[in-house]
Amino acid sequence: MAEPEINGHSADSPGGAGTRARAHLSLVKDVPDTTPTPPTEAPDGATVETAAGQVARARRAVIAAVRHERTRTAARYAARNGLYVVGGARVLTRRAWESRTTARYERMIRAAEATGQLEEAKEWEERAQRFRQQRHQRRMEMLTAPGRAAKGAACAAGLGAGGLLLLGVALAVSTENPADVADPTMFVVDLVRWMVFIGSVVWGPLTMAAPWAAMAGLWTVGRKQQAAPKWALPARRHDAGGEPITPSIVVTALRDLGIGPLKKAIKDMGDAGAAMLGPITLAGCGVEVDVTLPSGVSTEEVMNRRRKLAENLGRHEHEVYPTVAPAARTIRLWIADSGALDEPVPASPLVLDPGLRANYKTGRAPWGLDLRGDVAAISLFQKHLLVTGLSNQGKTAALRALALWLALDPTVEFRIADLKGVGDWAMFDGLATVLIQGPADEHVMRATHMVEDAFQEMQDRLQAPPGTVFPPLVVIIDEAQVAYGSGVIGKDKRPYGGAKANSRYFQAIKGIHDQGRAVNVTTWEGTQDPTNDNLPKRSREGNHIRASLVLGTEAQAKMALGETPVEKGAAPHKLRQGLDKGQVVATGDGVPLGTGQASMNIRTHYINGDEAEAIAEQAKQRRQPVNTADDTGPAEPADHLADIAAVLGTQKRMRTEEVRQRLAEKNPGEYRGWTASDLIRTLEAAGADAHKSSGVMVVSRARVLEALAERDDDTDDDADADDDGE
Ligand SMILES: Nc1ncnc2c1ncn2[C@@H]1O[C@H](COP(=O)(O)OP(=O)(O)OP(=O)(O)O)[C@@H](O)[C@H]1O
Repeated sequence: MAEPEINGHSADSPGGAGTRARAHLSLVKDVPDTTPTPPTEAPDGATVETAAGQVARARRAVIAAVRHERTRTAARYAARNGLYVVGGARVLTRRAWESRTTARYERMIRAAEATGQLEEAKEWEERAQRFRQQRHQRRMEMLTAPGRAAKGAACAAGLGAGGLLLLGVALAVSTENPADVADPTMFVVDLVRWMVFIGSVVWGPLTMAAPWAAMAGLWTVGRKQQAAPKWALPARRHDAGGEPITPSIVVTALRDLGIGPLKKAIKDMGDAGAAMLGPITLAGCGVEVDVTLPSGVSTEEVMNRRRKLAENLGRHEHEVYPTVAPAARTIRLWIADSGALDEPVPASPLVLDPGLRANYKTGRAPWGLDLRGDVAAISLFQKHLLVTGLSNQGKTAALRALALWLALDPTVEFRIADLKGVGDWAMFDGLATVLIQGPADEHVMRATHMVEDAFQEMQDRLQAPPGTVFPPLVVIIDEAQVAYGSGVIGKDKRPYGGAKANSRYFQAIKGIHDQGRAVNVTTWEGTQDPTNDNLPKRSREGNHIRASLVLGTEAQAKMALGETPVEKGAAPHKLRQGLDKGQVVATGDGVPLGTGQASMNIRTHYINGDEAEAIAEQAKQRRQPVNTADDTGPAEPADHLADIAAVLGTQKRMRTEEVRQRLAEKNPGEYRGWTASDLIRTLEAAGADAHKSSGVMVVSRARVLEALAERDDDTDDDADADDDGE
C-alpha cells in the first residue's frame, strides 16, 4: 500500500529522498526496484542513459525474467522431470523392500487398528505370520540351491552331449558315413559360435541403451506416482497458494462475515477474538478448529455464510466444512490445504490386494477416504442402504464398490436389478442368484417380483424358530427411480411402480425396511436426482445408511440424507458437479462418525469396469457356482399335498416328525416354521389323515396319493364344467 508513495518520492528526487527511501525499504523488505531511472541531458542536448541506469535496467530485466511465471513453470517442469527419476527409484526400492519384508503387513495392521477394525488387524497379523514362514522356507531352500543347480547343470551337459553323440551315430548309420557322427555336435558348436558373435555385436549398443531404458522406466514410475516434491508438481497439483490458517485469519474471517453481533462481539473482546478459538490442529490434508460463538450468534447464521467464510479464509467453498460441534454454540471448521481435495483418491484396497476377504457381520467395507485422508470403512451388517445423486456422478460405482467388497464373503446372497441395464452390474452374472438388467416395463415388473420374493422370504424367516441363523440376503436395485416412476399396471389392476400406498414395488421395499434387518434381509437402492415422487419419504427414511453424491438443491439434500444431518452441516448440494465425482456425504448407522458428528464426506475409491470384473472373478472362485436367473417370476404358492407326496418318495409310511423335517429341508422358506399341527391340519383338509402305527403318528403314502388323485379329478371336472358353461 505504501509503495506508490515511496515510488512517487523517488521519481521526484532521484538522488536524494527517493534513494534514501529505497535504501531504507530494502532493509525492510526485498522488493523489486521498479523506480524509473531518469534520463540525463547530454551536453549536445541529446538524452543519454547513465551507466548506473543501464545496470539498473538490466538488473530489473533479469529479475523480471527470473520471476516470470513462464520461467517458473519451465524450472518446475525441468525439476519435476528430473525428480521423477529419483522418485521412481524410491518407489521401486520401497516396493522391493516391502515385497521382501513384513513392512506392508505392519502398515495395514496399524491402519486397521487405527480405525478400530480388530478382526481385520488379526487377519493381517496372520498373513504376516504366513509370509514369514514362507520366507523362511524359501531361504532354507536357497542354502541348498547352488549344489542342486551345479548337479542339474552337470546332468544336463552330460545328457546333451550323450544325446548329440547318439544322434550322430544314428546319422552315420543311415548315411553309412562314419564322419557324420560329429555332425550334430559340430552344428551345436557353430550355433554357439554364432550366438556369441551376435551377442558381441549387440552387446555394445545394449549396454549403452540399458541405463537410458532404466532411467525411462524410473521416470515413468515416478511420473505415475507423482513422486516429486509438491512445489515441482504442475500448478493444478501443487498447493494453489492459500495462506496457512492462523488464529488471526480465522478471527478476521469470522469478523468480516457480515454478521453484526459477531463483528461487535469480536471488537469488544480484549484479545481480539482469540478466546473464541480452540487449538488449530492438523487434520489430514487440512486443519480443524472449534469456534465457540459469542452469545447472540447462532451456529446456523455462520453455516449459512459458508461461501463468504471460505473466501475470507482464502479458500474455495468446497474446501471449508463447517459443522455443528458437540459443545453448545460451537462450530467446527475443517479447512483444507488449498488444492488438496483435488488430488486423486488412491486405488481401492480391493484392487490393490487380491487376497482381501470380507465379513458381513464383523467387517467394514473400505469405501474411500474421509476429508482428513483417513480410511472411511463402512459396516454393512443388517443395514438398508440408499445412495443417491445427480446423474453420472458415480452413484453406480459407489454402490457397486460396496457390493464387490461384500461379495468376497461367500455366505452373502445377492439379488440385483439394474434398471439402466448397460452392463454396469454384468460382472455379477454367476455371482448373484438374480440379475435383471434393463429399463423397460418388463424389467420393472421382474424387479418388483424379485423384491416381493425377498419380502416373502423375509416373512418365512420371521416364522422360523428363535435362534435360527439366516444367510445374508442383499437385494440391490440400481436406478430405483425407474421403478418408483413406472406406470405399469398388473393384471390385478395394482400398479407395479409409483409412490402410492398400493404400489407393489414400494410396498415390498417398505415391508423389508420394516422387518428385514433382524433376519438378514436388506435392500440397497441407488436412485437419481431424488424427488418426493421418485423416492417416497417412507422409503428413503427406512434406510439405515444414506449417502448422497452431488445434488442440485438443499431441499434435495434433505430428502437424500434427512433434515438433521443437513442442518448440522451435511451439504451434498455444495459439492461440485463433475469435479467431485465419487464424493459422497454419508450418514447413519454403520458410517464411522465421531461423537456429535452428523455426516461424513467420503471420497470413494473408483473401481473401473475391468477391475470390478477381476474382483467379481475372485469372489466367484470363493463360492459355489451360482446359476444366475434373470427373472424370479411371480411368487407361486407352495402345493403342500404335492410336497408331502414328494418327500414320502417310495416309502409306504413315514413318521409325521420325519415328514416335517424333510419338508423343511425341501423348502425352508415355506416349511421351516411348520408345527406338527400344521401338518396334521393339512392332511385332514385333504382327506389323507395321519394315523397311529406301532404307537407313533405316521403319514400313509397311499392315502396322500389317493387325495392328490381325487383333487386332480375335481379340478378336471371343474374345468369341464367351465367349458360346458361357455
Ligand atoms: N469415485 C470416483 N472417482 C472418480 N470418478 C468417478 C468415481 N466414480 C465414478 N466416476 C466417474 O463417473 C462416471 C460415472 O459413474 P457412474 O456410472 O457410477 O455414475 P452414475 O451416477 O451411476 O451415473 P448414472 O446416473 O448415469 O447412472 C464414471 O464413468 C467415472 O468416470
